[in-house]
Amino acid sequence: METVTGYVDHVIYRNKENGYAVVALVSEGEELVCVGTFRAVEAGETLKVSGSFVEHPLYGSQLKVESSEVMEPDDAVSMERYLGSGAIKGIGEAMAARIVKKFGQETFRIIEEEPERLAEIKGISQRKAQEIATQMIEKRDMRKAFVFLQKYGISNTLAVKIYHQYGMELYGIMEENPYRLAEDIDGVGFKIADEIAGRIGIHTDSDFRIRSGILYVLLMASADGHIYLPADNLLMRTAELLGLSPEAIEPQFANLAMDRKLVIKLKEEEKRVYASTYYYAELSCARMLHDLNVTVGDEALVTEEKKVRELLRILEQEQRLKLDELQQKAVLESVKSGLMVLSGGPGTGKTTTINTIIRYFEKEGMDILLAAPTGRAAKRMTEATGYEARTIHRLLEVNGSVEEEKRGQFERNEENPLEADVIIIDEMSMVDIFLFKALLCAISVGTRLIMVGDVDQLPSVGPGQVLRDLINSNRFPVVMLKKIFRQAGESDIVVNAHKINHGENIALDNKSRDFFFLERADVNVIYKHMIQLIREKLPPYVEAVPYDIQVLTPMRKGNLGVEVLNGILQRYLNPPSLEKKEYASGERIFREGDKVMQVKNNYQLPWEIVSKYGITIDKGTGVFNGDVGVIKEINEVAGQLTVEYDEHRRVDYAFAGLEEIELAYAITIHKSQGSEYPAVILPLLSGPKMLFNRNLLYTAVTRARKCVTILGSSRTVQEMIQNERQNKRYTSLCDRIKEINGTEA
Ligand SMILES: Nc1ncnc2c1ncn2[C@@H]1O[C@H](COP(=O)(O)OP(=O)(O)OP(=O)(O)O)[C@@H](O)[C@H]1O
Repeated sequence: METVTGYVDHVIYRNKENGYAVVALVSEGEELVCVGTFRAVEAGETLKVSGSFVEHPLYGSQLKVESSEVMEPDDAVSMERYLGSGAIKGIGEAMAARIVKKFGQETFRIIEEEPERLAEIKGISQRKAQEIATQMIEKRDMRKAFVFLQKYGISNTLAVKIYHQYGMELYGIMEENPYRLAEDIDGVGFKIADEIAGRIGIHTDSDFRIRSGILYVLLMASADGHIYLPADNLLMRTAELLGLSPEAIEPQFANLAMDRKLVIKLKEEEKRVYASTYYYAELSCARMLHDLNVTVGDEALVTEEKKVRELLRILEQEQRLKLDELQQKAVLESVKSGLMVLSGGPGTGKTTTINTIIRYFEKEGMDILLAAPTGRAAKRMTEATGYEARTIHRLLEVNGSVEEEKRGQFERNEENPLEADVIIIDEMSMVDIFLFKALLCAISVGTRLIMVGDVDQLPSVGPGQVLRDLINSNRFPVVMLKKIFRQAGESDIVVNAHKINHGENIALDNKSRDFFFLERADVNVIYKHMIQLIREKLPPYVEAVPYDIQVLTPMRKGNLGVEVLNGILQRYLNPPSLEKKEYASGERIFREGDKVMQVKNNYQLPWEIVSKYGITIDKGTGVFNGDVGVIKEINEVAGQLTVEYDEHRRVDYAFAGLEEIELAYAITIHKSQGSEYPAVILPLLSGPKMLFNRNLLYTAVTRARKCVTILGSSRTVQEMIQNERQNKRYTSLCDRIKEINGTEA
């Protein structure tokens, strides 16, 4: 083991994430390359390193560092070098020389203790002297903090965040209540904080640990869609997490409520516990809904209704169709009310009604905005209405510079509301409570909000069940379309979807022209049929290409889960060949020609449309969760692959950013929400009851426009239809609405 002390001439390479760096160290006039993990090392610093010398085949002798320590420069030369290295803003080499010439060995002490004396040097004002002192002290403090945090195995990246968040208070916080990290610092959850606390030696029954555990359990519950948890349930889960008795935990409910971290509400016999933000999200939605729910006055209503009916007749003539009673009611309500919910299953005429509503308001010269929760749903809305529809995030002008998960980052809000007379939102079942709140914040009273969706689709991925709660509250105008306009002979998909929804078994006798079933128990046989269907049978039948045929499956894992299916389908539908480049990213292989899906919203990702002559025709930013495209090119040299999405939008992904895409030959039913495909293949053998329910089957079947093929067990299909068990969501928007609106509307 060798120990060398020297100054850092420059940092050759640094990985910010794990602290690995290659550093050029100068010791006794000789340059030495040091390789290893360093704490925030910077040029100009004096470093003491220990390690062993190794021979690198290309770069020669290097010191492989095992431990390193930043030293306070203690002689005039190293002080001058440190000050002049650029580490302290506002001091260059010449200035550093002047300072050290004046104060010699005392330089650092004077800067920290009597900084005003720096102003004795020409070119340094009092203000600048103070700034230099602040920087010096900050750097020293930060170094100390890093050494301290290192003791608890905290990574560099996290150490920087902790230091910036708490400054010098970090010592107290770390030693007393490291659980605060979980609340204050992005990327630290209960688990990490608990690990740190364990190392520090905090007792497992500490109040801080219990409180943090309670909040963590509520956060985990929100990932399953819950807004609150019944107190008993929360107690049980927290006790299990912490390995403590429920009696030890319960007293902390009241303490957290006092700190305004929790809200506790009694509903009949049930005690409900909310994380405050969730409670207030529901409450403010209820308030804003109340304010938006204005109705045209009684007298105006009579003339208004006459006028609407007249205009409706003209519109019906223009569109050559007659709206049924409920559809007409929907148009009337949308004119009369500030708020309206339009719901109904597939083929019940929702789109036709929206189109009439749009034409109505258009004739009145009103400004209309359309939006949906996902890119694909917005695209479908655009196609169905002939009007531009955007994602809700785009509508609200999401601030691209901020992480999507962070709330409250929309440019459109109370202060800067959307400028429109009418806003129509489709696929409302996918909107969670936070997105809904953001949307309502951006709508001013007087603007009509029309919310359209099928309440029987799977609920939103995020917490809440907004559409269901809105309808159940019974306080707003709701029109539920019932009649199926697409006829049985025309579409068994629609008929079967409605049967599934009503819990009626469906005929799996293959007498249909668009709903097929193959009874198979062997997964290998199912794979074989799947490939045949995609490659040969379905494309001519539904007039599409194999790329448009979508395999949907309930699960990610297992023989019929997304991961295995994608591997198999890739092998057969896009096999390896010399002409196609490929890239292995972890366990996954991406190949030119592969069908892939973007799996998170990324508003900054640039796209480009290029003509066949290579000229850029259009460009912009933003690729959305659920967007599906094809890998056009893999470029090893540039370290990136190019995906082409709809409308020939090309997007480059650095190999390091590939966690944003997945193969998409098969996708989960959850991911397919809001999308439609010409043909859907549904492998269903068996699976957990929680997942294999009516709702899921209904959502899958309603994704298909022309053809559904189920491969697997008819028993499973019928069991799913009978399995009403939807994962119950603990939500209470409905109660908040009722509290604010009083007696029934
Ligand atoms: N009042 C009506 N009279 C006759 N046909 C109608 C009427 N309303 C809708 N239709 C027809 O019924 C079919 C389904 O209607 P539409 O697409 O509006 O339903 P939807 O609820 O939006 O269905 P999906 O959710 O499946 O898209 C369409 O072909 C449409 O032209």
